[in-house]
Amino acid sequence: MWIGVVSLFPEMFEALTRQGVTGRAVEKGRIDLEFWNPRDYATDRHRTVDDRPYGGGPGMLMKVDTLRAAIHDARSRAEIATGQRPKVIYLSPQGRRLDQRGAGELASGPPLVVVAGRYEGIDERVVEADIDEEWSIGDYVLSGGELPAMVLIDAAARLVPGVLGHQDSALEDSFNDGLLDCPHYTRPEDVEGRRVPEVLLSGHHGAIRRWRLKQSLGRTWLRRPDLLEGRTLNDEQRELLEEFIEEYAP
Ligand SMILES: NC(=O)c1ccc(NCc2ccccc2)nc1
Repeated sequence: MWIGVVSLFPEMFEALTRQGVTGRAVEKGRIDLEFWNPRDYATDRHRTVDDRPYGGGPGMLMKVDTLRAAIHDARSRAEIATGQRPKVIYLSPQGRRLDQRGAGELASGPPLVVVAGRYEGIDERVVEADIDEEWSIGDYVLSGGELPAMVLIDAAARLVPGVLGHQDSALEDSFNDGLLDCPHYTRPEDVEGRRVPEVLLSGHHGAIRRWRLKQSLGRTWLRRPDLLEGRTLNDEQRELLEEFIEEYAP
């Protein structure tokens, strides 16, 4: 998957490009990450990249011409590198809330150009002219769009085929088919008297699958009942959840 990033602080993205799953995916060429810094398009002596807001008020906005030039070059590069027109995304608290389903859509869609804002954001005409979709990672304001951009890129990249070692581990993640994840255990069998559930040591894969599904359903019921609303459970799921509820509040 090809992803272009427009940011004043491209070095922040080394957290993605040099570490872990995403770092390996970049190394293996599963993910191409390229960067454009609006500051490189500044022509004045001070290399200005911010500008004052019309109407006054505190703070600055990203300067229009340097930002647009960077987005334009990233878009052109995407088309040359992939033969596809990219989807240009802007991270802001005003955007569509990112969730696992959205990450899946982004992972299976066209190449992305991700624009990370700084200051108080960007001129609305740049949003209208150059941005295809606005996304948010949550209802809070950060000092810049870089961390949200990295969250979005990581969430999407790990769903790109071949990025995760076990493809199915992405499927078993929390929010896979909309349920929270079950509890996980590894060695030792006993941690301060707390033992691993026997079923997981039994080798009975059917029982293990059902136990994990029951735990996922139960946890979702307990912690995020909203995720169960409007969702029809199949017979097995309904049975397992009823069992869980029975045991939880007999
Ligand atoms: N919740 C998010 O996804 C998010 C995105 C960006 C951001 N900060 C940069 C910015 C501030 C104001 C306007 C536009 C961008 N903070 C949070």
